[in-house]
Amino acid sequence: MDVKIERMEVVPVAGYDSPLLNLAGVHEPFFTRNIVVLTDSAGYTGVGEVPGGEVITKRLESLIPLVEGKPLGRFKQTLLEAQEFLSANMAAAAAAGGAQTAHAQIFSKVTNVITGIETPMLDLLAKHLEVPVAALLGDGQVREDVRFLGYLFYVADRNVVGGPYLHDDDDSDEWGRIRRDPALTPEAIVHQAEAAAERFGFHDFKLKGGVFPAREEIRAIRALKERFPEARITIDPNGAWSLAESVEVCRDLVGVLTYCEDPCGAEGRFSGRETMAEFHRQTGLPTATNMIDTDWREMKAAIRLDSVTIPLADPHFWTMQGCVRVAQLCHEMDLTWGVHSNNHFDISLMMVAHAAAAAPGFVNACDTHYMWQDGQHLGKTAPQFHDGCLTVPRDSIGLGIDLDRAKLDAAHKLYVDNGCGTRDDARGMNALIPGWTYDPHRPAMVR
Ligand SMILES: O=C([O-])C(=O)C[C@H](O)[C@@H](O)C(=O)[O-]
Ligand SMILES: [Mg+2]
Repeated sequence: MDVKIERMEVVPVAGYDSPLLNLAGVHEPFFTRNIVVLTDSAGYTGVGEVPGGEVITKRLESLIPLVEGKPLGRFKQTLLEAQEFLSANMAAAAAAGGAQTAHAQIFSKVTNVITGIETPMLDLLAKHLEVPVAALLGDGQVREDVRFLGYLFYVADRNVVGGPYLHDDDDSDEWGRIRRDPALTPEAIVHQAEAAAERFGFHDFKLKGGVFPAREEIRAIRALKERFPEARITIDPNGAWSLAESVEVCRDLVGVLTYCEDPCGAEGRFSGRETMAEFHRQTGLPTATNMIDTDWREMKAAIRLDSVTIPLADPHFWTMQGCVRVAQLCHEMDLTWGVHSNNHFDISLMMVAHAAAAAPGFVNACDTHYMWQDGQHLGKTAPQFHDGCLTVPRDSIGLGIDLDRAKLDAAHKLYVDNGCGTRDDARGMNALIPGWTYDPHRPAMVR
């Protein structure tokens, strides 16, 4: 294939968010992402999306000279060279004395910049071969319909938090009307689930915990199960609970919770993988994580200890090809695959859909924050959920995103005009609880 990558653009962008609560605090009015656009010598464009923040922007930019001019067909070689380049720079940064120099700041943080170039290269290749990206992953595409879950959050009152939160922007249905409003009770969480299910067709739900005391959050879980008895339901307090408390509140929840995500973390002499293994044994509940099983070394330890039933292999930190390798391993080793998410645009949504379309065997409904961002897509058309699923047709081509340059420019302008950068959920919390600081062992609203 005589096609070269001619141009690599890195575009930091922002979109609107609601004041969603979590262990780290409250989401700011804007979430940020980095978009990578590659243009090849045949005139095709490929796109990718990774988390936001200046460090990631700079690391992606550092790869431009390495990526531009490379033959598209040698994309695996290009990925290896990028990996080597980043590793060498990280080693140099560490030798230079940690985070003291600008160079060290750019290269000391481990982020999956590789996914940022891998995805648009896969998109380009898939376009040339006239196949979906899923067909290039793992052993190829194994399903067309990819199931997603409704990711429910407690929502703070934007008038108390303050800041330019979007509101009254969508009167088209109940989800549009409520998604910017406070939701602080089990009843409000159930109402969120009902409204999201009505718009997107979700059958499964996840509640972001780590906000109120564990018992209070379990009340919301029980209310959800009562309202949606067939739903697969999980809760994720991001490791905020102690092992003893996790076991106490979850011990009778087999049949209510389908699995539990990161209930507890490292404690005294015991690692998070050890406490999660104890939780799993004592409650009989399957465990999911995006915190203690995030690379192959952690995976080995988690498997030895039987800490994790469901590794949430987010392509943004496992790479597209890597997260499907995780899915293959799960399939062979009696684990089941799932995905973690952060706030994102439609490009990331399609990345997850294609990875899941190539994940063999049973897969858990994929996490997505997209319901909070629905309407802010960067492609020319909005992704359409049917019955809680996105469809990746076997005869589709590429990632399925026809980039809308005007929308990309507007999202970049939003980023620049609002001085956006790295996520900081602690900032708004001080309006809710003066003097608030992050504590990994205390729910955000418990001080
Ligand atoms: O599963 C998770 O841990 C997440 O979804 C992480 C996110 O950062 C979530 O906590 C959030 O958006 O606040
Ligand atoms: Mg999680």
